[in-house]
Amino acid sequence: MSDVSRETEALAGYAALLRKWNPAINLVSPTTLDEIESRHIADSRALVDLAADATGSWVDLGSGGGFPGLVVAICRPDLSVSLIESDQRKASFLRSVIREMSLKNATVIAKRIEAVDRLDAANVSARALASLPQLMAYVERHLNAAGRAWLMKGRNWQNEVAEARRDWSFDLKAHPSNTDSDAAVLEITGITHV
Ligand SMILES: C[S@@+](CC[C@H](N)C(=O)[O-])C[C@H]1O[C@@H](n2cnc3c(N)ncnc32)[C@H](O)[C@@H]1O
Repeated sequence: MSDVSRETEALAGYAALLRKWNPAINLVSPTTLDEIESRHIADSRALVDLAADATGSWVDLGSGGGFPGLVVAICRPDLSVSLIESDQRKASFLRSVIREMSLKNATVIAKRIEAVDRLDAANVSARALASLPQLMAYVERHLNAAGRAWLMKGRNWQNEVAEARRDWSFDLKAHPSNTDSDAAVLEITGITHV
């Protein structure tokens, strides 16, 4: 099987598991259930393309139902992906997807981000988790000094960047979203507390 068809099949299998479990666990908002492929997976897949040259370890903060962390794990079997999710039912869901899909490169850490020992990761991602000033503290805890953060942000991202700069110094590349003209992936490096 080619890499492309393996990936397509795996993403379809993941979407089916989300639809099966969503009524019980509320992994994505029920109003966006029809948009699993066109929004949740597409946004996460776009991040995979942006981060094409990423290597080594990847930590996804507040993974919920697995966006973007499980999509990264599916599309990049060469990366070692850790999913931090403190809600035990969501963490169980993530573990069962990993088991059912035999994802050898993914593990779940079912704890609060701030209670997990520093992971020293090469890459850290987050989507729909917290405002940027709060996220910077989470990211700084788990990203290594040369690492890159990939933060998926909605329409208020410019204001959040201005607010975060009051407490943090960092380099930023903003990648506008293809699916939502107000959204962007913020690629952040060189984080230090000012
Ligand atoms: C709004 S959901 C977003 C989930 C996913 N990233 C997405 O885009 O669909 C935020 C998730 O982060 C988790 N979370 C929030 N604060 C956390 C913390 N301090 N440590 C670990 N997980 C946290 C919540 O349990 C929830 O599942």
